[in-house]
Amino acid sequence: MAQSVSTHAQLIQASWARCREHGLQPQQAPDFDCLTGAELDALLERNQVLLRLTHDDVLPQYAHLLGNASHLVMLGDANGCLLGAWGTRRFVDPRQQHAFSPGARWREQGVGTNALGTALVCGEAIHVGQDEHYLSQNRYMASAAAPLFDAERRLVGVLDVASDGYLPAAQTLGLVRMLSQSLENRLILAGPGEQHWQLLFNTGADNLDSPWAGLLLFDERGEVRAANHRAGSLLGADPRHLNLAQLFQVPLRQILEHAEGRPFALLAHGRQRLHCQWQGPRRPPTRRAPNATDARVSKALAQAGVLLEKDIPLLVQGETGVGKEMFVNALHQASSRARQPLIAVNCAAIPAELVESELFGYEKGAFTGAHHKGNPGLIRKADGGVLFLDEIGDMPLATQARLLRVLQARSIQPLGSGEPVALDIRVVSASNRDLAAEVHAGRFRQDLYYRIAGLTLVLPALRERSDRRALIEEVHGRHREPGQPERLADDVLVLLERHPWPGNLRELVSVMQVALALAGDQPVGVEHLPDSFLAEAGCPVASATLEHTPNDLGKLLQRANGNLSSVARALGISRTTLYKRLREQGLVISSE
Ligand SMILES: Nc1ncnc2c1ncn2[C@@H]1O[C@H](COP(=O)(O)OP(=O)(O)OP(=O)(O)O)[C@@H](O)[C@H]1O
Repeated sequence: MAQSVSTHAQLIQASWARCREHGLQPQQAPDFDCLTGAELDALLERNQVLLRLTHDDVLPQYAHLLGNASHLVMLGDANGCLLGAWGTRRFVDPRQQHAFSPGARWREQGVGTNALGTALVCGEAIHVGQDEHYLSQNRYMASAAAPLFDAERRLVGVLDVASDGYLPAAQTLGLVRMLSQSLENRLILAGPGEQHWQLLFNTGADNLDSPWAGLLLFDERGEVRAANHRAGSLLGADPRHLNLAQLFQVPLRQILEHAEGRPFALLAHGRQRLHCQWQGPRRPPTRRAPNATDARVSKALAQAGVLLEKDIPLLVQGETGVGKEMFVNALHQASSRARQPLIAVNCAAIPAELVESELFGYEKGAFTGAHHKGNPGLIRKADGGVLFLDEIGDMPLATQARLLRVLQARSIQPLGSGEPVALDIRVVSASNRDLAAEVHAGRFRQDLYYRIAGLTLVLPALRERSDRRALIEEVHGRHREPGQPERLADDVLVLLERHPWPGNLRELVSVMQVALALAGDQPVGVEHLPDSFLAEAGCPVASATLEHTPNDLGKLLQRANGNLSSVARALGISRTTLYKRLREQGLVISSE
């Protein structure tokens, strides 16, 4: 797939000519014209989707190809501004370390001929070898880059693979083309792809899962709403706005009669045989804000989002299991720091003797037993991102004093070090205790309380939420297996809706998991709800689960990896009772 020699040479020559027009001299240092912090924050926010798809979906898929080599994968926006870089910087010239950090601009005007900037100008993939760089200071590296287009065929960015030049040009170019095609497919699917049917097609049935397969998204009438480049090349023309019936000369119904996800053959324009496979619309992603259809929750999320950006500390309060942690995750995901770390510290779970070193870190050799490399500590790991202090009401008083100093000074001094380290963190805390009352009782420092509670948000209990029904349906949808019925029976919904849910969403999740496991491929019925739930609900169907068949109990046990205690807990019965039932039903348990 390497470019033909003449075309490649022409592209490089044209780029050098542009460099001369820009007034660049080969001996001058490149100017990466880095963005300011605020400009970079805004840029990363605008390009969140591109970054997420690259990092979460595309790179892991090719980890086996990218793994051992000494190179960097770089993602730039449509103006050549670096959004992210992944891999090793070992080959990078020490004078250019800053050029591989987000915010550096790789435009030809400042950097001369370079794969990232030049691919954007040419609008096509290109490899730039070491000596093909216009500025001599860049001649230690070799890179290939490919521009990225979205579903509307608009230029949205550029992907680049840079190394010290030991990789053959054709290989780097092939790799970057594959990564960019894969990213373009993801961009198409992340846009209208959620609601539309997909048709994948290729010349062979065994390469339908390759990024080089043609991809079409079509609506319920068969009209093509989006397509990747490859679809156009395979079909010989841009298929967008055409109808599948026109393209393949068969009615849509006939295409959909083939089993979903299974290859079948079609003739494009009645001539060319293609192997195809269709897929129905995908379910909306579960990574979304905790159901904000309850007015109080959506207001809390909106307010928290605004204040987090303004560096005002937030305290999230609410009964156990109301979803405080999920709320903070959603807040972080929606913030301008989504690409930076969210470091969650469970203040109740760190042993008292370790809390200081775990939180504040230490320099090497700070104390006997200290790890020889030292430890930056959780607070420093949150630098640039969000520090989430969960269960802060359980933090020992001595640690509270030290945390207060860190939050006041916005810097941290690791154990055994004289040097304070500046911090750029947003702080969100959570507790299911009433912290104001804890202050009153002398168990929580008042000064720290004021420092962490710029705004206190109280999440409502599940029984108080107006969107209870939707939440129940969502939890059912999230935990059911693909083959299990999609709808919950009305009598089950009524029971679940009127339950007081003292354990809130956590209790709902656990009840649903048990019910789904017991129901198998049947719709969830009242008889599948755990005894403890039915007893609390004052349900006349007393102890329905007493009649669990060996099959039911067997399935539950299997799901719990044979752990009797967890099955007993889920069913709301003692371990001894469960053991008795298992023996009665002939289920022999050798060990847990
Ligand atoms: N909107 C939601 N939809 C579905 N499940 C949810 C939602 N919010 C929370 N959950 C589930 O409820 C459970 C409890 O959530 P979470 O841990 O966020 O609660 P919490 O308030 O932080 O609890 P605690 O006070 O005990 O720390 C988790 O299993 C989580 O996956």
